[in-house]
Amino acid sequence: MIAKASAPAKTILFGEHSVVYGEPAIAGAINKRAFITIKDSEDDRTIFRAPDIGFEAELLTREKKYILLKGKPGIIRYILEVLYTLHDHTPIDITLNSQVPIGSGLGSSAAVTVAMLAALYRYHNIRFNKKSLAHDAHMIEQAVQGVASPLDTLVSTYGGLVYLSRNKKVEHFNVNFNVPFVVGYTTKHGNTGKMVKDVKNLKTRNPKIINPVITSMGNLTNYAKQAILKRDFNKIGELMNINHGFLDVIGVNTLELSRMVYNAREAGAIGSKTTGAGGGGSIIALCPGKVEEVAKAIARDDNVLKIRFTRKGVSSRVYK
Ligand SMILES: Nc1ncnc2c1ncn2[C@@H]1O[C@H](COP(=O)(O)OP(=O)(O)O)[C@@H](O)[C@H]1O
Ligand SMILES: C[C@@](O)(CCOP(=O)(O)O)CC(=O)O
Ligand SMILES: [Mg+2]
Repeated sequence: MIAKASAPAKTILFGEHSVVYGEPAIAGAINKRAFITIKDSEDDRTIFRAPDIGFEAELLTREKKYILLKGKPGIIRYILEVLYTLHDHTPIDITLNSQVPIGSGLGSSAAVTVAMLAALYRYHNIRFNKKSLAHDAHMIEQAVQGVASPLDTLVSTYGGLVYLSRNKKVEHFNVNFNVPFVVGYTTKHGNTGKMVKDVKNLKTRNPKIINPVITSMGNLTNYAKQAILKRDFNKIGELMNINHGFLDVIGVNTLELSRMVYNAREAGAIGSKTTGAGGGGSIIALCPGKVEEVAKAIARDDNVLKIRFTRKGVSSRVYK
């Protein structure tokens, strides 16, 4: 039997990090996906392969351990956690193919987790729906990262543009968001678990300064929601720039992220900000009428990813 699933990556427009403290956030699924294939094993071993990142490991699912055969570890922890939680330990072959730059703030961890869960549910013929899948995927991210908001796994599951409110209500924007965005990314990676921990420590050391910043990030997100509904691009851009400033305040900005953010603005972007956990990774720039100019300016020093928002969330199939 072969079970296959795929899930989209995402970009956070507003509210990364503050969302971890219950503030609202807005994120959209993008047309870059992670694909998982699960097959019956041909020998007695469970093997995980990710050819795009040159990774291969034998998994000892009972012990939640692995024997590294190729590449550097990291993403494997999400796969192992899913198997440890759900799998009956029969030997299987797992392949990850991904269009998503890994560890770059575009939610590869959530896309991989959601696709892995969906494929495994299919493999075991377990019924699931998007609500239960998003919940389970969030639990996996939380177990691996220590702290995680439900945002990335929600977007990877449902697709589309999502607003997550202060009381964790999910709203799906019903607007045409075919808007000219450019994503820039560096080859220097952050690690979400570490970045979230660093922000928490900064907040604990300086509560009177950082707590109001986190609240302001939430307030800004609520203004952004209104601006998106009105398709007021200038306002969206202005709020993105403010959001970037707040991300700098909480310590997740880097030289490379700043370089991309300001290169984009100089080339005509009306808003640009770090997206995702920071510490390396990606920026997103809103640039109506200036896509080529902005892409060229970012590409001078860093990498450009052309993205579109997509309504397509998780998808899965089984072949007998
Ligand atoms: N080359 C790589 N091979 C395997 N795992 C990697 C590699 N680069 C990064 N990772 C891991 O992938 C995961 C990426 O998740 P995360 O830090 O949440 O970033 P994102 O979700 O934005 O891609 C981390 O666990 C990181 O250790
Ligand atoms: C920093 C955070 O808000 C987003 C992290 O996104 P990513 O893993 O960097 O793609 C953490 C979270 O929401 O769990
Ligand atoms: Mg992640």
